[in-house]
Amino acid sequence: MALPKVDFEVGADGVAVITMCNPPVNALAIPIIMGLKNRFDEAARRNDVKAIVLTGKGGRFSGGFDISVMQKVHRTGDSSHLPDVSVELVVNSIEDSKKPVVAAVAGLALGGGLELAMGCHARIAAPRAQLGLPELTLGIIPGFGGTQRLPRLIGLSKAVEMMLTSKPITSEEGRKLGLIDAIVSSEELLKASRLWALEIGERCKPWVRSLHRTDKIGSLSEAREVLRTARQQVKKTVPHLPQQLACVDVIEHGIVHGGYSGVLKEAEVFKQLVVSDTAKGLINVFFSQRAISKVPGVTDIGLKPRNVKKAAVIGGGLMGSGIATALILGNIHVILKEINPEFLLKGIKTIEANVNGLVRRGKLTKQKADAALSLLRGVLDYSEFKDVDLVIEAVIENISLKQTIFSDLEKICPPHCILASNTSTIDLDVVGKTTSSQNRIAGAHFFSPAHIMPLLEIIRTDKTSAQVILDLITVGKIIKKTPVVVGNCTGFAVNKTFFPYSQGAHLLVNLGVDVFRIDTLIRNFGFPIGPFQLQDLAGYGVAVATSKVFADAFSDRIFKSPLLDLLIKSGRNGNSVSMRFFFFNNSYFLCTGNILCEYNQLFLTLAISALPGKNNGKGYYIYEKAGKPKPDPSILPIIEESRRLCNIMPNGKPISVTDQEIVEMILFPVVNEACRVLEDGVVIRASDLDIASVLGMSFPNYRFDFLYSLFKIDNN
Ligand SMILES: C[C@H](O)CC(=O)SCCNC(=O)CCNC(=O)[C@H](O)C(C)(C)COP(=O)(O)OP(=O)(O)OC[C@H]1O[C@@H](n2cnc3c(N)ncnc32)[C@H](O)[C@@H]1OP(=O)(O)O
Repeated sequence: MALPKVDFEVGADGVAVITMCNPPVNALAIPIIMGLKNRFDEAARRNDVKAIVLTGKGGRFSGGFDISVMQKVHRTGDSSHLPDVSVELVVNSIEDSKKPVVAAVAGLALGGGLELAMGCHARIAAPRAQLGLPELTLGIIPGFGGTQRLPRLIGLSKAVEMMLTSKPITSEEGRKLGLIDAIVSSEELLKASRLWALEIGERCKPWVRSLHRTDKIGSLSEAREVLRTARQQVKKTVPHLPQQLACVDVIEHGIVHGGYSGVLKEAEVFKQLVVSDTAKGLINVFFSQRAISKVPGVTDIGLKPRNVKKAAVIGGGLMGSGIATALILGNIHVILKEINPEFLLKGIKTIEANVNGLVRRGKLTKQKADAALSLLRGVLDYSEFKDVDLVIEAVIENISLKQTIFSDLEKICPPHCILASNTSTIDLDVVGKTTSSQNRIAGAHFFSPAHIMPLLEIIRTDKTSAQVILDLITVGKIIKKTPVVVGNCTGFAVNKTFFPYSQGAHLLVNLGVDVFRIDTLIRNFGFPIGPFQLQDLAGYGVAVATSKVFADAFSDRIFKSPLLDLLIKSGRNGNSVSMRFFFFNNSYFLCTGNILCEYNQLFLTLAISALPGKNNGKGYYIYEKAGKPKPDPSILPIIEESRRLCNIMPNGKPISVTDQEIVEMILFPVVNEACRVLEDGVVIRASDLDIASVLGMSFPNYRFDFLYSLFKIDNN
C-alpha cells in the first residue's frame, strides 16, 4: 500500500496545487498533516506561487483526521500523538496565508477534511459531495476549528444542527447555505478552483477569512437563545453523551470571546474528550463496524460475490414481509410465497404498508417506493422458484415444517441457489438434515422490523460454503444491513449473549428489589427501556417460549422465576401484539450516536401503536394513548406472591443493594455469556459481538467503558 503523502505542483499560471494522497479517503494521518504544513510553507516562500489550491486525490477531498491516531492515544495513554493542527496549520498556514487558498472539494469533506476546507478563502465543489462534521459520533468535538468556522459560514442554527446530528449535507445544500462558493463538474473542478484562487489574488473575488466573520451569527441574545434550545434538546435526548454539551459550550465560548479564542478553547476540549471513556467506546465501535465484514476464509481468499437478482421469501408474516421489504428496497426481485390467498394478501399488504410508511416519514420518494413494489410478486406454489438465486425461509419455528420446506427447495431451486433460514433458535444442521445441500444452507437472521433494523446475523454451519457466506454478506450490504457472520448454536450471537439479561432482572425482583427501580437504572445506564418494560412490549407469551428454549439449551445456568406464570394467571400477558415481534428477536431499536433521535422516534411510533388491545394491554406498566407508560401499582401483590413462592430472600427480607450493584447483577451475567460466545467461536472476534450487541440489543455504544473498566480490557 502506498504511503500517505502530499503532492505539490506549481502550474504555469502560478497556482500551486497541494494534493492530499492517502487512499481510500485521504484521512489526515500524521504524515499528511506534516506534509501539508511543509507544502503550505513552501508555497508561501516561493516567488513563482501566486495562489494555492488544496485538494484530495482520487475524487475525495478528505474523510477527516486519521481516527487511528486517537486509537493510538487510547492504547498508549500518550496525548502527545495529537498534533497541533488547529492553530499551526489551519490558522497560521492556511487562513492567514498571504496567498489566496481555495479548496477544490470532490466526493467528501468530513470532519477535519471539511475543517481544512473552511480554513481556505473559498470552496469550490463538485456536485453531490458530502460535507459534514461527524465528530460527535466518535465521542469528540470538531478539533480543527469546525465549531467556530461552520457557524460563521452558514449561521448558528444550521451549524449547531449539523454538528449535533452529525448528518452531512450535499454540496448543493452547502452552496445554498454559503458553505460552498460554486459548484462545477468534477472535470472542471481543478481548473475552476485555480481560476478562482487567482481572481481572489486580483481582488476580483472576495478574500474571506471565515474565522473573522460575524455577519451570520446574529446578536448575542439571539445566539444564546439558539444555544439554550440546543442544550435543552441534548439534555432531553442524549443526556449521557458529554461531547454534545461540550460542543455547544465551545461554540458559545467563540461567540462571546471571539473566533480565535474559540479555536483555542475547542483544541483544549477536543484533547480532553479524546481520552474520555465515551470516545474510547465510540472509536472502538467505528473500527469494529468496519472489521465486521472481513471474514477470514471468506473475504480474503479471492472469491467474487455472485449476483443475486431474484430472491424468494417463504412466509409472509411479520418477519417474512419485513425481509421481502428490505430486499425489494435493495432493488432485488422478490417472490413471496404463502400457503393460501388470504395469508398472501396479508403479507403483500404488510409490505406495501412498510414501503408506504417510509414514504410518509420522508425516507423514500413515491417514485422509488413504486419501483420497489413493482419488484414484488406473490405466489402460492413453487412454480416460479426455478430461477431464484436466494431463498429465505421465514415460517414459524417448527422443525418438521422447515425440514419439509428445505427438502422441497433442494429439488426445485437451481443448484447455485442459496437456501437460507431466518430461524432465531433452530439448529441449521437439523433444518437441513433431510437434504444433501448442506453446503448451501445458512442462516439469515434478521431483527424485526426487518426493513429497518440494521443487524443481519449470517449463520454459518460447518458445512456452509465460503461462497454462500460471501454472497449473503454482499446481499446484506446491498440491502443496507450490517452483516455479522456467526456460528451455529441456540440463540446465535445476540440472543445467546443476552438471554441472562432478563434472568438477572427476575432474580433481583425475587430477592426483593423493586421492578421499576431496575428499569430506571437500566435506562439510566443507556438502554432505551428496562427489562420489564421490554417484557411488557414483547408480550409474556414470547418471553415464556424463549425462556423454555434457553432453559433446555443451558440448563446449568437458568433462573426460573414464577413471576411470569403468575402474571399470566392473573390475566396479564403484556402490552402489545404489534411490539411482540420486536422482542422475538431481542431488539427494539437502534441507539447509536447520530441516529439516536431518529430511532427514538421509531420507538415512540411503535410504542403508541402498541396500546392495549389485541394482547390484553396489561403489564407492569399502564399504557395510555399519550405520555409515558406509568408503573402499575396493582402489580405489587403478584410480585409479593412470586417472592413467597421463590423464597430466596435472606431471612424473608428484601436484600439491600446499591444502584451500581443492580446494574452489575443484570449485566455481568451477560458479559459472562459473551465470554462463552467468544470461547465457543460463535463470533470470529470480540468486536463483532460489540457491534451485534449495539445493533441487535441496543447496548448503548458509548458504554463500552463499562466493560473495559470491568476487565481492564485494552479495547484494541
Ligand atoms: C480533529 C477532527 O475534527 C477530528 C476528525 O476529523 S475525526 C474524523 C471525522 N471523520 C469521520 O468521522 C468520517 C469517518 N469515515 C466515514 O464515515 C466513512 O469511512 C466514509 C464516509 C469516509 C467512507 O465510507 P466508505 O466509502 O463506506 O468506506 P469505509 O469502509 O467506511 O472506509 C474505508 C476505509 O477508510 C478508513 N477510514 C475512513 N475514514 C477514516 C478516518 N477518518 N480515519 C482513519 N481511517 C478512516 C476505514 O477505517 C476503512 O478502512 P479499512 O478499509 O481498512 O477498513
